[in-house]
Amino acid sequence: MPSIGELRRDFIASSRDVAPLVSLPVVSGPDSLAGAGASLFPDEAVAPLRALGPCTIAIGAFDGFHAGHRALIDAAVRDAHARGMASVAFTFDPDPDVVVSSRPARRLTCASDRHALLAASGVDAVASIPFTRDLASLSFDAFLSIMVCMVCDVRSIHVGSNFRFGRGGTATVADMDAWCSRRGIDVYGHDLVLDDGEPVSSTRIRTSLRAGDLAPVERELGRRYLVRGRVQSGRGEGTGMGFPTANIAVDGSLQLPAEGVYEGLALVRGEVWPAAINVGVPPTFKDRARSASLEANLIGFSGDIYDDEISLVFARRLRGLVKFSSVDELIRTVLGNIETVRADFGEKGVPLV
Ligand SMILES: Cc1cc2nc3c(=O)[nH]c(=O)nc-3n(C[C@H](O)[C@H](O)[C@H](O)COP(=O)(O)O)c2cc1C
Ligand SMILES: Nc1ncnc2c1ncn2[C@@H]1O[C@H](COP(=O)(O)OP(=O)(O)OP(=O)(O)O)[C@@H](O)[C@H]1O
Repeated sequence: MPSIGELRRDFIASSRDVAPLVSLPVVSGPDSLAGAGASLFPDEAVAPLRALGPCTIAIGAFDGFHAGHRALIDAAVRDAHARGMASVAFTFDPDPDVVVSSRPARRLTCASDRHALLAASGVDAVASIPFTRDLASLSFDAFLSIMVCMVCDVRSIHVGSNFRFGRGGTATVADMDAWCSRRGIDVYGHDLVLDDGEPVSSTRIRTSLRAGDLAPVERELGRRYLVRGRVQSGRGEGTGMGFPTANIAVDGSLQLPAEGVYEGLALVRGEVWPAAINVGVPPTFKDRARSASLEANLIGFSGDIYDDEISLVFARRLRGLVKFSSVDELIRTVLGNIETVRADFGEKGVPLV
């Protein structure tokens, strides 16, 4: 098991020393989207991107910013350097899946983490394109003309070979290439990065998380999985049992790992603490409605953190959730789990940086 010092690198931190995020405003109405020409977005909104001059772009939802996404961005940055141009990551907000799907998947990263990861990836700017039903309903050529003509001066485009776009998600990289080559824009549809013989994808990482299988998640993300939330009050019984827990409310759109008990770290108030984490409503207690479905015992920590923001990094799954036949048995088992975490990570907090 790596040390607490090594693991703290897995907390995604925003830094000032990275590429700027340029969020474009929503433009509604398919007609105005399809027909507005180069003036679709107000000048002041696109000015920071236009100021970059000719550029190379990579396009995607980038949920999780996994190894495939990273390889794609690296290729775009290398291409930009070779051309003496700037590179820009084009991403969408909200994630297109949230707009087009009747049952959107849970997200691996909140928007601000996704932006922070892209901004630190080596590109010169991150463009956030508002994704609406109107944008989704555009023909592929109308969609492409927005991407390449109305945001910045695009000279080459990098996507994965599986990239689909335009109304119904039916246009392919070959369609993109045909449209772009007539305009002197190069298109690169990259082979997908594989793990264990299968393409790395946000969908696959979600499936591993739901199975509590952290090893492929860590390999495919290139970091350990992180969830952010806010500390809220619970039933207040943990303290009496010898292990106070921070009950954590998370945005319902985020993917949690499978129910179970995990070893990990918690970041709160700028310090990183060893943590024994429980995912799932405790089956031992009847008043489940009042129980949190995510809670963590921060080892060595004391203090009031109600309402504070907290982030958890998941390092290892220790066991599944158990419906204990006695509270004593529950206490013995949970204290044993806490001891395991203490043995691996100690009982002291360390500053994040
Ligand atoms: C590391 C850890 C493991 C846990 N494992 C279980 C478990 O297997 N079964 C269960 O019913 N509750 C489990 N719990 C939840 C406890 O029952 C819960 O923390 C306690 O009831 C206090 O809840 P409260 O914070 O809502 O007062 C676990 C909690 C922690 C911190
Ligand atoms: N394994 C991969 N290797 C290289 N590029 C990839 C890989 N997976 C996705 N891409 C590309 O990265 C960009 C962003 O991908 P996107 O987030 O849309 O899809 P994804 O990771 O496959 O997620 P999902 O599973 O939700 O489809 C797209 O251009 C996509 O084709």
